[in-house]
Amino acid sequence: MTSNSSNAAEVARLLKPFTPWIVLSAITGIGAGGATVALLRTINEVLNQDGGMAGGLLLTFIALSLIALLGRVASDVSTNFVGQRLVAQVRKSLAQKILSAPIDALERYRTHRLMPVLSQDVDMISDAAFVLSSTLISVAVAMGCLGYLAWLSLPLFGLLLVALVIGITIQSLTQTRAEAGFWKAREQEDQLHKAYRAISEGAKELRMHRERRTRMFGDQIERIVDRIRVVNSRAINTYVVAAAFSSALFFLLIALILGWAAFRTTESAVLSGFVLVLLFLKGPMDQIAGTLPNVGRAKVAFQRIADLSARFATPEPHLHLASQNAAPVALERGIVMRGVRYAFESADGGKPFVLGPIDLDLRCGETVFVVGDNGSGKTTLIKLLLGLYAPQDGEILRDGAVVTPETRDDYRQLFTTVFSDFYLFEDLVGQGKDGKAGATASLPQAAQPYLQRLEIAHKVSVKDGSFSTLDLSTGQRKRLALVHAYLEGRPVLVFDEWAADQDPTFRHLFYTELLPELRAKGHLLVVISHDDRYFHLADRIVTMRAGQVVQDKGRAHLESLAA
Ligand SMILES: Nc1ncnc2c1ncn2[C@@H]1O[C@H](COP(=O)(O)OP(=O)(O)OP(=O)(O)O)[C@@H](O)[C@H]1O
Repeated sequence: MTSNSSNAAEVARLLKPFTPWIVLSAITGIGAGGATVALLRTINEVLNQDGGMAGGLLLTFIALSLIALLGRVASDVSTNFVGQRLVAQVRKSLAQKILSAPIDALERYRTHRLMPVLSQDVDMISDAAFVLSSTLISVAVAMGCLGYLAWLSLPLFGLLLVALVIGITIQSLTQTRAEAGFWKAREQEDQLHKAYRAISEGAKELRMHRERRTRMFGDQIERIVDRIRVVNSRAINTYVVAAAFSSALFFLLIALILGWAAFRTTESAVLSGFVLVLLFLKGPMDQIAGTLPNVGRAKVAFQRIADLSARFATPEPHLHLASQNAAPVALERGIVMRGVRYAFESADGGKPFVLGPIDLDLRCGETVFVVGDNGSGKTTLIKLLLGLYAPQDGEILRDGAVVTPETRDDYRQLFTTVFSDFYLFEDLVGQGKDGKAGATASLPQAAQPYLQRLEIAHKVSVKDGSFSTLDLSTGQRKRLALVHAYLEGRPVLVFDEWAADQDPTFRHLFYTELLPELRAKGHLLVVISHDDRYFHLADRIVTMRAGQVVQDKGRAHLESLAA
């Protein structure tokens, strides 16, 4: 959790670019507040003189009404301008942080915690931004009213001050208590999101298992939802009681002021002015009190956003988010891993998995199978090879040049990967002639032969730079991912158990035709596989065990084995 002072610093940093608008909003808001107070003063004057309102007083009244109206509109518009831009900036900055956060940091921050921050917390800030302008005007009006009352009578203002101190103390105690409740509720909401993911992604499994389904609803969703309901209700009720008490305090104060007049001679203009302004003041005060729950929630939301920002505060350097002319992606000789080591952070004090040190020399035009038991470190090795994890020791060399944090993103552009838990994007992004990434017009024609070759042309086509459908079987979706790989035409292709979901015929086609064709085109192929029937087709087999390369068999040896 981040501290209040660092939150304030973060808010100040976010607001800095909008200083002129904030100043405009403050000046016009104060103008509107001042004009409203002057209107009240005029009304009080008219009430305490004979002849009603006419001539100059009427003109003054109309002028003040116009100032109050225009000031309010200008202040509202500029505060909304700032509020909405602020929310947009928070949204963009969070997306940028996630896009440029190191992959291992993202893997540690679980999705069920990430999504509520991106949606719910940002929405909460947006809601608060909506009511911000009217609240600020209410504050300006209230301050003006208080100034006018102090000018009318200092002793009566003293009485009002005592009531105000009592009211503010009650409200701030309420605020602290309610905020603690909102924190608890927000923590529960992360758990709720996790449960929602489980019931959507595990829908089939839950349908098949009555006891698990009942437990999922009763022990998880129902329990969490009820806890959130109770905590939120308690927090809101605290506000309701505080608001009712403050409202009663107003009338008590009016009674005290009228009572004061019974003992001390008080001018009737002062007395009516006080009562008139106090009754008017109740509106803005109620409005301010009404936004306090929003403020409390927005504070919690902001702290969650600041916490997420802090976790991803160290982006990968030189990670380009703007489209640019990329250098041609080429690999002349190959990639070398030299003494590469990577250890996961230990969870719950357990022994963490350590990969390496690994020495591996991968050459262009080679087909390398990476094999080994489950959990032996094959995927972790691939993530290091791809530059997704930075080696904690050792180095990776591209054509003899060490891959540094500055060159790592360029290095990654050498690869096309189909992970075992791959994400299939609908749109196709090709390389334009200038090397610039973008949806190119020639993609539908380019994709067609591959779709036919992979026997999915009857299901999918390319329209407007996107696949027409992703409603396919798991094996077909993986074939579609392979179309991406073909179209990208990058020098190194990495497949993490690609063939696992394919039927035997297609699996055979993949190992005996598709891979050799890609190899013949000069691609370096790195294939994680458990299909030992096809191991003889590799140039090399790298065997992993407990995070170490325990064997690196070359093609000559494999051919002698096959013979
Ligand atoms: N994000 C992570 N945090 C902590 N430990 C991890 C993480 N990812 C993987 N591991 C651990 O690293 C070890 C190696 O995992 P890896 O996925 O590399 O194995 P694998 O050889 O690809 O296995 P499989 O054949 O089952 O896909 C496992 O013991 C796993 O628990």
